[in-house]
Amino acid sequence: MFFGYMFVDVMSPLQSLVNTKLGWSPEAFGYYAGAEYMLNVFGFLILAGIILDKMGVRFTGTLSASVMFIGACIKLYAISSLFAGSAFDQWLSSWWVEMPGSAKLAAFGFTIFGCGCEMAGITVSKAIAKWFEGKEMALAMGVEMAIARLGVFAVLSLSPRLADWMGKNDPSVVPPVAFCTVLLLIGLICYVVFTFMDTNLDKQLGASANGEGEEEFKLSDVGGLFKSRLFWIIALLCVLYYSAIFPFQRFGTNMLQCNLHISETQAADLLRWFPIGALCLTPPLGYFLDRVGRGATMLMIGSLLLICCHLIFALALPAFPSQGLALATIIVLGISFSLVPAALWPSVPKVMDSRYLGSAYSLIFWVQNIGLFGIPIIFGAMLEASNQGVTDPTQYDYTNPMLLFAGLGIVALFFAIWLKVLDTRNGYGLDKPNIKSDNDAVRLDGEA
Ligand SMILES: C[C@H](NC(=O)[C@@H](N)CCCCN)C(=O)O
Repeated sequence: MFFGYMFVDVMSPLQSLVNTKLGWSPEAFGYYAGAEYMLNVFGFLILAGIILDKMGVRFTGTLSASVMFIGACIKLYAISSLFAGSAFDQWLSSWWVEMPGSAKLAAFGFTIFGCGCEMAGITVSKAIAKWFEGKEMALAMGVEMAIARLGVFAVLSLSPRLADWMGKNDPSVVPPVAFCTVLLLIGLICYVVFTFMDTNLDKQLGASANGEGEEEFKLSDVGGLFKSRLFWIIALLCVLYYSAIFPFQRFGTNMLQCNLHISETQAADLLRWFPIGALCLTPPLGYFLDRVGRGATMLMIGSLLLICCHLIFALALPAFPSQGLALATIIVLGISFSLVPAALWPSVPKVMDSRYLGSAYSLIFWVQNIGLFGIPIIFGAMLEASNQGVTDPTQYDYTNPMLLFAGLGIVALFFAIWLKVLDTRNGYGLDKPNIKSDNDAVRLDGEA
């Protein structure tokens, strides 16, 4: 997940370089950013849930790491000089001309990568929920997310510097993407080694080699989940919250650059404190949740902080372009980004029967992916519409698109409050600690 999250955001701090070097407009960048989730939205994630439940963690992990690597190679080729000017490039550039050939092919590669990355995400979530059931599950999920955030921090730090590899006068998008592609190959090799070690351990313990696929995915479970009000509240909270987080990560560098009139590297250096805040706080919050609880309350506070931060970015930062204000807001956003994920993902096994868990995670990811796919496109289009005639990518006005993020936060807060009210009324146990032998939480199959 560390290398995967690095690859996801490798181009995020390079938006203006991509604009000048590859000719991608903000709208094209938005389409590219949303492409990560496209096939997932059109059903791949549901298939991934089936594969996970049928084939188990070892197979699905190896498959997802391979798919991520293949997608990365396609994207690397798309932005390289091998592709630029080729007959394939000319053909791809000849239709839907707003989207250059390199952007189309990179978006295709990112789509393939996104299938692998989300498949890896549900594999990891299910494995942790199973391995740590009744134990330090929130802490384990918190540590996993912290490692992923460390990847984002690392890439925001490295990417602009790697882009200057050949000298500041001739920056290029290729070195950072090539570097992260190699890391994905290393990740794939590591996972293959893990599967051999895990199989050997099973043999030593005398466990059945196929013992991991015992929780069969049933299509009827999907129907059951879709009919559940609780599922929809969690899924909608998830999609609204994350749609104001991950797309922000992608556009944030340029937003800071435009508002603060600083270089791309300086802006990325500011933004990298966002995942660092989440990195430091998510594991302790998971520890707190395991022992004390308050998950539903954390979801509400996290959503409220999100709204405040995006309102500051939209309205206060353009009026008071201070790096101190930007940094403080980024750190508070990092706190929000710890509270919500730390509470959200461990809440799922609390309210959904373990028989549904693989499908529940894949369906929540699926609903979430619809937002992660659509919002960057809408954001890019709003940015373009708000900046008609602006040709310098460091001079964009980000007010309206940032208000979109704040609006998403307001609706997310509504769902967080609703969840808290239902939890208080029906006793799902969301505010209770995870470590508990006789959890009296009401699960979905007990929901009226
Ligand atoms: C655990 C959670 N992951 C997700 O929500 C993923 N579906 C989306 C990851 C986006 C990067 N590909 C998280 O990271 O908090």
